[in-house]
Amino acid sequence: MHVGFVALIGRPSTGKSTFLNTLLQQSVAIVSATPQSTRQRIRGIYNSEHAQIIFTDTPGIHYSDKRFNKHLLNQAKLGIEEADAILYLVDVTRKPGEEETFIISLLQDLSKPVWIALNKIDKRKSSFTAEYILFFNQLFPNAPLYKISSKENIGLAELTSSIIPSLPIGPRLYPSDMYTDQEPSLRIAEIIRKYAIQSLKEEIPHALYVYAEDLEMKGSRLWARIAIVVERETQKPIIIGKGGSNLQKIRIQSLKELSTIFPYKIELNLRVKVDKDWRTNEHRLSQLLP
Ligand SMILES: Nc1nc2c(ncn2[C@@H]2O[C@H](COP(=O)(O)OP(=O)(O)OP(=O)(O)O)[C@@H](O)[C@H]2O)c(=O)[nH]1
Repeated sequence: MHVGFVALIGRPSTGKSTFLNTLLQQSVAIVSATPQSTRQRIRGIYNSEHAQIIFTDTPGIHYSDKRFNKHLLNQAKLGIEEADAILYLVDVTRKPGEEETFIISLLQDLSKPVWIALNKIDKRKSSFTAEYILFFNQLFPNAPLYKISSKENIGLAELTSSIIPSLPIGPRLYPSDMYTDQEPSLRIAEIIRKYAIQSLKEEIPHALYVYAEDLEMKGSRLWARIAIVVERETQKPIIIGKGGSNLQKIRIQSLKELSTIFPYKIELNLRVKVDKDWRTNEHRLSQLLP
């Protein structure tokens, strides 16, 4: 059977996480209207009778001098390095930009097959599909080009079937009923981060990180103490909300989703903490995005 690693790459918000969640029919990666919601490389596993594809959802590639962005870019580069093939997602509702040229420069000298998927074709208004076809025919003529909608599940099966034969032959690396290799602590933290991001506006989503301070199985319940960390003291009350209302909303939404994933009850204790200016702290960034 064909088994291999495929890195999902593209600009922020091109729909990489949506692609993965739709294909696997599971919520493995954060989908958000806020760009750069994916931080670590998250693996989603596609299983069929004759194939296993381990997709790595990488952070959106956005070239910038900011330290935080450099770490995100590094995560994307690691995803490319460890992959057997690359799936490069493009958002047809945004014009081809400098970032596409930058991504192509990362891919051009690779001796790995690259697929290009023009995503969001369900959006007929303000679509640059024709421009992209011209753009890639000129700059990347050898890469197969597919038109897909990750949201509406259009073209995903055809695209996946065309990637499979390019992957190495070997035994499955994961059991066939496994669709992600994320540890429960990361899974829980990522779900809470998703609802925290959804409840906020503008800059703060980027100022958050979430981690499990303590997870303990007591009888048939998992007790989880989770920290939502912000950069500044002034951001704390925004997350907490009036009388704790925002935090409670995050808690209820997270528990609802967690109950569809984990076979046991989860007791969730959320705390909001400050880690001053963590996005410019090299040591902290290396810990969070190793
Ligand atoms: N109309 C439409 N919207 C889509 C499609 N795919 C994704 N989106 C939307 O695009 C936005 C970004 O999607 P994500 O899946 O979070 O994008 P991402 O590439 O993982 O983003 P980063 O984490 O920033 O790298 C969300 O609002 C999605 O609902 C699609 O096929 N059609």
